[in-house]
Amino acid sequence: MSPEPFTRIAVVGAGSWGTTFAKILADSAEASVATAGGPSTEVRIWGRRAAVVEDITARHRNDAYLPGIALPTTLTASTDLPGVLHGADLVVLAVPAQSLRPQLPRIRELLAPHAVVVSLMKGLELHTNARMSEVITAGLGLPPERVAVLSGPNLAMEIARESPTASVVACADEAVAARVAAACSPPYFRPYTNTDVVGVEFGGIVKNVIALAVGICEGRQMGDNAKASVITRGLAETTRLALALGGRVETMAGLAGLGDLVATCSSALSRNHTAGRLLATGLSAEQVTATMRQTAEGVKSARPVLDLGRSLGVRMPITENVVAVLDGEISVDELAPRLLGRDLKSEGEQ
Ligand SMILES: NC(=O)c1ccc[n+]([C@@H]2O[C@H](COP(=O)([O-])OP(=O)(O)OC[C@H]3O[C@@H](n4cnc5c(N)ncnc54)[C@H](O)[C@@H]3O)[C@@H](O)[C@H]2O)c1
Ligand SMILES: O=P(O)(O)OC[C@H](O)CO
Repeated sequence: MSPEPFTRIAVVGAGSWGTTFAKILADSAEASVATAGGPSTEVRIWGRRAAVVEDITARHRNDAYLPGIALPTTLTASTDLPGVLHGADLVVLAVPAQSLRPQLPRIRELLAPHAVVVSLMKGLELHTNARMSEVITAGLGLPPERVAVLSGPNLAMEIARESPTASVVACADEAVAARVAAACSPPYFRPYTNTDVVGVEFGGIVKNVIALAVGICEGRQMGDNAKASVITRGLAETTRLALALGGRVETMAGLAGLGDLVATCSSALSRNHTAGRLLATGLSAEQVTATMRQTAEGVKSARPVLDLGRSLGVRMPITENVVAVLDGEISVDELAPRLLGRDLKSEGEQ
């Protein structure tokens, strides 16, 4: 039996991923009505900026974030949060990770009683070291079975162009993950399900930090061997952290682990990779953030990732040295000598 479809979906965040994911949901709804009939699903976006929501609703575009992309004509957007959340049985959150917590009390007041909430965010909260699903369950007072996360090799612009892509929906309740996956499966996007929420979230969080290091390698022209070495050893430290927190090794070898790491570290579309290349020019972390118009989560998540690893006794040398660059303690040219100059050890050593 197919999962019960959602009837009203609210996407909070009109940036590049929120808008692209709203397109996925609207295209998926249209495809399922065309093949199976039944009631159509309404997809609405909440955005902060009047010009962006007007562009989405009136012109079916979001040229501020997705230039040149035609959005589904059924998609609407508004700055009115109560209107967007009213009656929504699926609420998707796609704002920068560090801005999420203060927005939750208002969302909690407006949330429909049985709504499922999905996080698209790939960041770890500063000071609390909390994953986004933890911030959501606490802030909205929901059990983990009502909160899912979606993560994978998902560069928004490629998906907005309908390039074929796979992803993972994780939830403690596999039936909820399957219900969410069914809602986001247009012909160009294939979500798998998983119950390893910890592994799926940490894959998405730490790959952003590793992409900063790879961007630095690229910017300083260290060569392809250097980038492959950082990606591979980056996966090793991501896996150590995820396992220490209860994640599963198969998840780290899957789309939300290896898959996302490869996509982010190899693509010029990645904002974290771009931020690394900007750091390589000698800009400070603050200057990089000021230069970029979109969110590069790794810049703020690197410190909490390192703190969390240290609190668990997990060694994360790439993260540690990226934090040292971001904090201005070392120059980008000290990154490689510091990583290569450590004591030799067995590759499989934890
Ligand atoms: N863009 C991608 O390819 C992609 C893919 C997968 C996951 N993600 C993740 O999705 C999340 C959102 O990323 P994005 O790419 O949509 O970011 P973005 O920078 O493109 O857009 C962020 C959106 O949040 C809004 N926003 C910013 N600060 C806010 C605040 N304080 N309060 C409320 N709204 C605020 C912005 O106006 C914008 O609409 C991030 O965690 C990112 O890692 C992004
Ligand atoms: O542009 P980035 O670096 O935030 O990466 C986007 C997605 O997370 C890639 O899966």
